[in-house]
Amino acid sequence: MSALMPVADALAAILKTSEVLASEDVALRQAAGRVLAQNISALRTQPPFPASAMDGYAVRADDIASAPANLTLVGESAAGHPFHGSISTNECVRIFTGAPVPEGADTILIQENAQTTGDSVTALQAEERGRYVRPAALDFAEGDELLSAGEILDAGSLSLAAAMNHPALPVRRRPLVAIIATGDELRVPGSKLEPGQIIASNTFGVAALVEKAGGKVLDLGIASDTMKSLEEKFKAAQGADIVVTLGGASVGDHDLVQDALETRGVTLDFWKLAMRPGKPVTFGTAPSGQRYLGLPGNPVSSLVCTTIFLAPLIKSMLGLPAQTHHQTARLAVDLPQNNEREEYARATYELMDGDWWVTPAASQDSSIIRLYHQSNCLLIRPANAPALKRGATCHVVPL
Ligand SMILES: Nc1nc2c(c(=O)[nH]1)N[C@H]1C(S)=C(S)[C@@H](COP(=O)(O)OP(=O)(O)OC[C@H]3O[C@@H](n4cnc5c(N)ncnc54)[C@H](O)[C@@H]3O)O[C@H]1N2
Ligand code: MOO
Repeated sequence: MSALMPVADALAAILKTSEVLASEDVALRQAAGRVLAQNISALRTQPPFPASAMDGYAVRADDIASAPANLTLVGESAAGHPFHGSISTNECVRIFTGAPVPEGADTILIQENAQTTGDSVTALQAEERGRYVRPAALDFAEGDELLSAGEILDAGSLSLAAAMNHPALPVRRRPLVAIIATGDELRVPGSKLEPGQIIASNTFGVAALVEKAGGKVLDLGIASDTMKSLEEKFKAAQGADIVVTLGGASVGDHDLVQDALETRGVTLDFWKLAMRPGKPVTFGTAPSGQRYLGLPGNPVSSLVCTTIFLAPLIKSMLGLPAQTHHQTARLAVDLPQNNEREEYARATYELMDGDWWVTPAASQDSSIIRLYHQSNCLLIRPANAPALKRGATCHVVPL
């Protein structure tokens, strides 16, 4: 029997095929969660003028230094309606938050500290020069490079891009991932099932993980176990960057995926991985560059393999770091020695007395989707790891 391939070697072979995708311009409202493809500079200065931070009066600090002081009201400056002109000694302008501070003024007297009768304003207290004036370019100046290629666009970056006067941004094209469930026994959720049939559930979890990693899903439904059906699905998947098949990855008599792909000129590497769950995985590249990833049909295996292999491939095609995020936790139970398969055990970790403690689920059968749902991490056990006692430190992948 040939040796099982280490998980790291399979991941390296998959990542070798990843090249960063081209960029496309998208409108800001469509850009949340996308990966910025270029550094972005401000097209304007913000604020573009010294602006008032409060409602009150634009004054000269010297004029109110020995308050109370009497000033003459000579006009008004509101946001969008500036005062055209400048103020002289012992003059002031009514001003509102966000409005330009008129020339000659250097300070805002808030209205709580003023008394007004007609055109006469009495300053009730002195103010430090510059009080409540936001200088021009307090936020940023035209030409400042404030967004960096590789950023995932979020609330802060999108508001900033808008303020910098960009209506759209160049972002990495999202890898298109076609998902094909395979198997005569499969029906869509909501079906009335005949004997021997089950629901094709894997597509939904895999699709959610693909989108979370930054990919775009093309759900091609269910292929039956015939060459004709598989070939039709592969044809429909032609525009995808990655084609994922679910099930039929093993060596059973009804596993036709390999034959169907060979007719498309894809040379598939069939791996038996040193991984639990996720022993049978296939991967290959067509002459067109299209990648094929065959994931095991067992529900938990398909989700774990998506997390460990497919999500990193998508991220690296977006120009993002491919590493799966790990963190450490302490074992809440004793564990026996592991065998030659690196294990990704469904587990629960929680913070207790300042430490994260992890407890594996009672069963690790890769068909039990209920226990995957109840877990919040995968506990990693390296191949041939020694037995561990409660309290030992180990690595988990948060889910
Ligand atoms: N003789 C051997 N048999 C098996 C081996 C082996 O090494 N030698 N490996 C086992 C392991 S490990 C796994 S994992 C499975 C994977 O097999 P396949 O990828 O070929 O998957 P299927 O046989 O098509 O399905 C397995 C199981 O999952 C159900 N399934 C399939 N697709 C879906 C779907 N989209 N949604 C929900 N459930 C699905 C299917 O009905 C089966 O029950 O092979 C072992 N056998
Ligand atoms: O590896 Mo299979 O994915 O153990 O059930």
